[in-house]
Amino acid sequence: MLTVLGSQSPRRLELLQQIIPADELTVLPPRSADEPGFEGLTTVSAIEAQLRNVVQLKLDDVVDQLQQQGHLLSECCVVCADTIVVARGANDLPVVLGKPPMPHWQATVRDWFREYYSGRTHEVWTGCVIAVDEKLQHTIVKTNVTMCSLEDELIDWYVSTEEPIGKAGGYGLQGAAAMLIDAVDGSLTNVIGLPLREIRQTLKSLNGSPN
Ligand SMILES: Cc1cn([C@H]2C[C@H](O)[C@@H](COP(=O)(O)OP(=O)(O)OP(=O)(O)O)O2)c(=O)[nH]c1=O
Repeated sequence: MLTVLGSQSPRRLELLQQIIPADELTVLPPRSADEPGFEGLTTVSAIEAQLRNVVQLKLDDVVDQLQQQGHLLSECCVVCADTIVVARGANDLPVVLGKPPMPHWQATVRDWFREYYSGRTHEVWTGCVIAVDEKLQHTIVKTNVTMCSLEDELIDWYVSTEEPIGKAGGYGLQGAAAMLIDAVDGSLTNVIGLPLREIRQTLKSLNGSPN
């Protein structure tokens, strides 16, 4: 069965290649970059529902493209995902941090590091959907990430690497940000964009492979 990764993220492709052979894997990103936002959502359940919604919209877009290209959905397994950082703000309410806003991303990322990351623990959530034929399974995997205390000078240096651009929460655990992290509790691949162990389990349970 052909697995279709519905994502433009190079990190997700690298991760999925760990469990799916190259000749059984193809990439078809969603056409629309417009996603519903998380502004004003202050409860865990509302954020979970919106994340599921975002992932479902990506899936609908990719399935529509496959149908337009004349593919039989019964011969494809489609994987879509979305990653967000959920930090704790004032009154301990959850705050969603997505990709830093362009073009003036530097000030936002500096604020996030000072306010939400330095010496604190936040969560990284990846919502995933896997569709095999008529069957569909949504999951949200959560990982706790604790950063060490960060001086302004270290934050400025990290911003100067430009690594935050295009990454949820404005950092890349797989890159230079690794040196800012004290502890990761949960799935590492989930933070980078795809929880591989859970993806493999779901593929197996839906008979979409692998193995
Ligand atoms: C927290 C964190 C995020 N990220 C990345 C993973 C995702 O590519 C990105 C989150 O953005 P997403 O909006 O989830 O995904 P995307 O726009 O890159 O791709 P698509 O919508 O087409 O699937 O942040 C890291 O690479 N490392 C990290 O440590």
